[in-house]
Amino acid sequence: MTETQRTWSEAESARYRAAGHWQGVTFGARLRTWAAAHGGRVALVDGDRRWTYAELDTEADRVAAGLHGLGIGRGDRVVVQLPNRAEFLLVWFGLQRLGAVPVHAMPGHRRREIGHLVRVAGAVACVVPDRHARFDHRELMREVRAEQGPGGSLRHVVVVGDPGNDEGFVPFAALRTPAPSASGPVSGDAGGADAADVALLLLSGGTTGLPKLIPRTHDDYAYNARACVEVCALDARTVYLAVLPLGFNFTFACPGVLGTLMAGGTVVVAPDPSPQTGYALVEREGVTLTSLTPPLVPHWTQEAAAGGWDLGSLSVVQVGGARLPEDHARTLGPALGVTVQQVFGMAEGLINLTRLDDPEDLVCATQGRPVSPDDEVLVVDADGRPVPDGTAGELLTRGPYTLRGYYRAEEHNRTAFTPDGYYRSGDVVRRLASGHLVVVGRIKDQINRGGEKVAAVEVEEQLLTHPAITAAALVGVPDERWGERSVAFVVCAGTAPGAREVAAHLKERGLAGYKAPDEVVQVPGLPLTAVGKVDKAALARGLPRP
Ligand SMILES: O=C(O)c1cccc(O)c1O
Repeated sequence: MTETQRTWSEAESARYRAAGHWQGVTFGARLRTWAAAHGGRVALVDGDRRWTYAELDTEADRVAAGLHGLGIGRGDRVVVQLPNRAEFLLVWFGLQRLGAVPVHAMPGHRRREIGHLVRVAGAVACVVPDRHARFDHRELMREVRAEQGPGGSLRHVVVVGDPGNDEGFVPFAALRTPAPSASGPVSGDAGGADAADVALLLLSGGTTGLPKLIPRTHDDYAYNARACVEVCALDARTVYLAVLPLGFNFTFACPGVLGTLMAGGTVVVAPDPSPQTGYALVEREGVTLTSLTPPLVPHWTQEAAAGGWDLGSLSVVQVGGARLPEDHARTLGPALGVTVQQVFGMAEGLINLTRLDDPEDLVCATQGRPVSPDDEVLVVDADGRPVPDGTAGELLTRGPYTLRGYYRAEEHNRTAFTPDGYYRSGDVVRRLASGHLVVVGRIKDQINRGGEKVAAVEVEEQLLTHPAITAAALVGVPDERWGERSVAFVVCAGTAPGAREVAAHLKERGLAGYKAPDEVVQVPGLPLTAVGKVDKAALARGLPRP
């Protein structure tokens, strides 16, 4: 199969270099520079284990030497499915040192997703934990390996922890050769990779089907992180707590892990997303910044309000991944004594942040504005024509860190981009005169009820104003009469209100009658996807079939 990766034109590349956005430095070389600049500072904390920048650099060399011994080198794709432990970063930088390309799988992915990633990426190896969250990843890898067969690309499975008695699995501990020679087998700091090469493959957060692979170059991804570092004013005093999965772009580079390391700060990994675990780490490590998804916000707010924690070091909490209800935004800051920052981004590129000095109304009611002056944003109607500010339309974007084509997806690429290179995000937004965006919904997260379009988020926000409802998700399900009917899945402390009562409540709130859910189903909790978004597909699947 010969296929060329769609990318930026020569002229655009020259422009982004001239602007200083693209600096021509690989991640392997960056780690070397960081170690030289602040070698003795703590880069990474996982439980009782800590690595200085110098130690992280040495560790990357060791892991690289071990991976090189397996035959892994420049350009090879390696699926990394690791939980929030230091090994994620040791493996990541080991791969960067070889010019190899990590594929960011999520801890919750199973046979269907991992098999798909290995096939599409043509991955030569997978790196997995032994067990995580009561699941045996070695078992998963046996299934994936069997399914790929001898003709597949997969040659190695590296297991962090106990590889079990499968002779084919390589224990991570054995990869770490004790003392790689300085002149080692690996050429340069990045295995000969160029900064314009693909450095990693992220996954699309698409709401349907299997994830697409998003190629991110060293140049563009470093700029993604650096632009966020500037907006968030990170420096060497920054202590970032990684609560959400490390493989998630938000956690990794917005500014997250990479931004913190660029600034000379410290990354602390949280083994689980509970506020108890998080607050204990805030106290112990003096965490200054963290990021959450909206479903975590009420828990973190309640736990802080309950008192007993010293959160004095914490200064900014970012919330992104899905739309944050406005009243949750308003209560979070005071409860924790922090500045709230809304984050609306995409693994495909464009990142929007509210600014730390934005007035409260912008912070609470918008999802921020682009981080780069060279991010180009269009808001268009169904015919692709720009709409005036304040009017909802689809967000199209291109710029110095937004992809021009998914990896090995030529068919999809023909429709996912405009002829002049804008990525069609599928997100429906309103842009304010200030440039801030308000997310109204997803084109696909719309329920088309007999021609009347219902934006799920809009109804969900209103459902939350009902005193009995603490969480809600509106899902479209196939219906003979309407094409689609809407089902509200609600979480309530007591008994859920019926559909009639909900309709009356929404009417009272001023919503059009057709937006009232056709059905209300009480659930104990909303299921989440690997990155912490409400899993609407799972909810819809859970309904009894007609
Ligand atoms: O979904 C998001 O809002 C988001 C935010 C930051 C980074 C991402 O990749 C995202 O998908």
